[in-house]
Amino acid sequence: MGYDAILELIGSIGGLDTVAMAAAEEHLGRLTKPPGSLGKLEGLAVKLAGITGEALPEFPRRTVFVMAADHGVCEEGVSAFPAEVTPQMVGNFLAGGAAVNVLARQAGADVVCVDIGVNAELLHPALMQRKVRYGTSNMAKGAAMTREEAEAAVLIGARLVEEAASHGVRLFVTGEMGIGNTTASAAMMSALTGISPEHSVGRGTGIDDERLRRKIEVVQRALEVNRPDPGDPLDVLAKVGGLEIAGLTGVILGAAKSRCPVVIDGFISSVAALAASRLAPEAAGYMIASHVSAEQGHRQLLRELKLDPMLELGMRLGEGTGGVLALHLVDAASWIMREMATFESAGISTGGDQ
Ligand SMILES: O=C(O)c1ccc[n+]([C@@H]2O[C@H](COP(=O)([O-])O)[C@@H](O)[C@H]2O)c1
Ligand SMILES: Cc1cc2nc[nH]c2cc1C
Repeated sequence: MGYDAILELIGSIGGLDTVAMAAAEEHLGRLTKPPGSLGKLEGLAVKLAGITGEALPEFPRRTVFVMAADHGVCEEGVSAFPAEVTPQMVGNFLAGGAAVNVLARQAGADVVCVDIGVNAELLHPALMQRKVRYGTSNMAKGAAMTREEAEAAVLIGARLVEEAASHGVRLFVTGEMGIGNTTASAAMMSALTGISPEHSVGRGTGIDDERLRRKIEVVQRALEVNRPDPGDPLDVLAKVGGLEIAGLTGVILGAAKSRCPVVIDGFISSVAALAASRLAPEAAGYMIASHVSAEQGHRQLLRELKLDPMLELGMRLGEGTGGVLALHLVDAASWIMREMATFESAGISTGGDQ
């Protein structure tokens, strides 16, 4: 059953490889630079070693999974855009014209678009058809989906990553598309952390003050109506989450199981990361925070995850755009480790206290 498979998935996630991390630290100490002078790139290099078990890993193949789904809560007027934009944007991803396609091409990443719960019949040879249902129900009136549906979505995400990893993809990025999903994400953040909706709810695609007030009320109502159990991430995903959020929780768990780094995009992806880390605390070690988005709540969410974002560009698009941009920095860390000269190889004197 779904839950047994999720327990197995969680149980298969191990800790970081401390031997590889020590080897990476030692290698960094030999490179032609003052100790620590490459700042966060050095921490990233050590983390990549711990994740992969290799002191000098490289990532020739990388994939961004763009999970798309719809949200019944849109009928409450919580987004600046109509729900039909979700399937329309799926068409744009498949045609290669969305921002994530452009930035992924630049970073050498494949974009895999997954219909995990879009409220439309979608047919395209390149679309991964994994629809669990045609969008969620309105969480302001009852559960967004059943626990079984949430479990199914988590397992779909995990299986997609495991399959890709078995074909040589060793670096993953989370991406999503779903009009209304910042409402579901804020509700999940409040449910999992106890942070009030005033602080978890933001403007999403760009709502005005009046809609923002309504959105906060909708999240409060969803939490009152559903009473999700903060100690049970699958209950939170099912009652106030979304199919793409559950799918990304699975992507993250699948990457951790496969000992691959997973670059976390914006607010929605970070909520999926929080659910993943609550299900499997060791999964947190496999996450790389790409950027802090402009969505209210994201910074606090990253703090909760104990993740230090690499970029702050005022972006709030989602799709995986911040994630694929950060691939350039993952590459920077990996190239530094593999290509820089050492003091010994370059014949350069080390510092006085060495
Ligand atoms: O990634 C983010 O931080 C982010 C912040 C705001 C909006 N989004 C994107 O905008 C959509 C959700 O916004 P909304 O207003 O419909 O809830 C969804 O498709 C997300 O990909 C994404
Ligand atoms: C156009 C558009 C593109 C998006 N990409 C992710 N969320 C989105 C929301 C809108 C409205």
